[in-house]
Amino acid sequence: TQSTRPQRLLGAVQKNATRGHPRSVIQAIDHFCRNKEWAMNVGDEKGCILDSVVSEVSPATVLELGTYCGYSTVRIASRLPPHAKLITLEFNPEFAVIARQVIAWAGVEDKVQLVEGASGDWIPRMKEQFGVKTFDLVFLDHWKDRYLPDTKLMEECGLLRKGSILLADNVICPGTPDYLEYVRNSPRYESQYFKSHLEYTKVEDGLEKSVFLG
Ligand SMILES: O=C(NCCCCCn1ccnc1)c1cc(-c2ccc(F)cc2)cc(O)c1O
Ligand SMILES: [Mg+2]
Repeated sequence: TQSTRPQRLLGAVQKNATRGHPRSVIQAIDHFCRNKEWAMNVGDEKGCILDSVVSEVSPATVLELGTYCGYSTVRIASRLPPHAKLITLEFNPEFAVIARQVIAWAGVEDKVQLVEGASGDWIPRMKEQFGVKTFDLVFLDHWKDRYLPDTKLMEECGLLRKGSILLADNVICPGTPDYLEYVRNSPRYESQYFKSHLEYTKVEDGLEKSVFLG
């Protein structure tokens, strides 16, 4: 039977990356996606912007919406301070199966909790289920039409505090117009656009970094 792209991406990691070395896992995925098959990881160019935000925030609690194969999960987890926790939500069980193995291969599983299901269902349960008070950093990379409703839901659930950082992928391509309009015009956010390119291409894309002002 035919393998799926996530399965082939995992194969490239297991073949070319060294267990326990997150950087080699990232390099193996980027090489696979540049030379074999494009895949919707945040990629190496936007990934460097993600890295700098993670290092700057040095978050104790991170929420990632949209795990896919775990590429950005590994990038973030490998830069977290000790005892910091990353909760990553994935709706697609097939992606989750692959991501768990990529995360394990990188050796960052102790910092990561992968939760399967819909963000709209899980966000209201974060406090009771995972003992989370607020998130220091949220990386939005799931369905583009869920960025805005899930941001409003996080506000309503008291999961954001003064200074919480939202970092959103794909605000140009595929695009998240309603989310961009909201964070750029709401008095409750201070937003900044980081111009870049769609992973592994020359197409414009970028990350939007928004600070919740409380
Ligand atoms: O759709 C994307 N991501 C969500 C995947 C499903 C999330 C499921 N989920 C997880 C939790 N809750 C729901 C995405 C797409 C593209 C893209 C760009 C150009 C193109 F021609 C084709 C595709 C680039 C990305 O960087 C992306 O992130
Ligand atoms: Mg993305």
